[in-house]
Amino acid sequence: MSVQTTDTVLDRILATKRDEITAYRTGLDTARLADEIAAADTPRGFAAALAAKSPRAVIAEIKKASPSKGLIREDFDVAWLAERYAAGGAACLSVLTDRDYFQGDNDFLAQARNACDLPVLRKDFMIDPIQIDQSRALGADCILLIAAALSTDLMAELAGRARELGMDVLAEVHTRDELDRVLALPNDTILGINNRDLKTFKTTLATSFALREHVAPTRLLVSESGIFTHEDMTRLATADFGAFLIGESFMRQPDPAAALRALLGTPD
Ligand SMILES: O=C(O)c1ccccc1NCC(=O)[C@H](O)[C@H](O)COP(=O)(O)O
Repeated sequence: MSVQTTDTVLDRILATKRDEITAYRTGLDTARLADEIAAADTPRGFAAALAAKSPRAVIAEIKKASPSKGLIREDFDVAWLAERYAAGGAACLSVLTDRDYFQGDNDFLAQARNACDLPVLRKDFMIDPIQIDQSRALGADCILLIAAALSTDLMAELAGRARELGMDVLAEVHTRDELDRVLALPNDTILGINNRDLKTFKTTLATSFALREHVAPTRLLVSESGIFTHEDMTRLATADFGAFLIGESFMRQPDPAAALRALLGTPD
């Protein structure tokens, strides 16, 4: 009897990422990478920037396309988007660098960071310590760890390397089990609850509300994905979420600064 397995999109993304890492390691000049890390701009404090703008801290995402929505924004000038997000009052930026599934690019990170003073999250699928070094060399201030993609030990190793390099860590969970594993990481880990189920792509803010109950009220929490309106943000803020990671909602508006102000409820 044959055993049937159904690959999820996350499985496919991770398989592609493993191939990418193999290719990257094959051509890698480790001395050059070390030089690039040494020459990279000092990390901007991502967690500190969130804390400073909490309880309405927005991580504004630069996201051209996604596996669930296809092309989101055709007119895509990374530096202009970063500048508009900064003008609109974002606390931090998130930049998708994955090429195959999000039409991102590693170069987008420096383009965004050089256009403003905000700290920047490298939004990608981290599964190997070499990606953490690469992220710092690219100028990242924070890296993302997706609990659904990582064992607890590997998560701790990647988080440890990021902290050694001076970057902050955003660890993202979608289930109670993932939350318990992330809560075992050091307390300076930024905790994100992703409203998107990475297997089905469905988003519901109910995920944030349900998992929030299992985290100390004093801890800064980020609610991620599927946030579209001022009312969404207000409901989450009432449940003590202090930060919000938002992409599609802003990317679909002509001016991301105006979209961000409308979501924050701040006048022009
Ligand atoms: O956005 C997707 O379709 C997606 C699919 C598979 C893995 C990750 C995915 N998104 C990454 C994100 O976490 C979001 O870009 C981010 O939270 C912003 O979400 P949204 O505001 O809904 O664009």
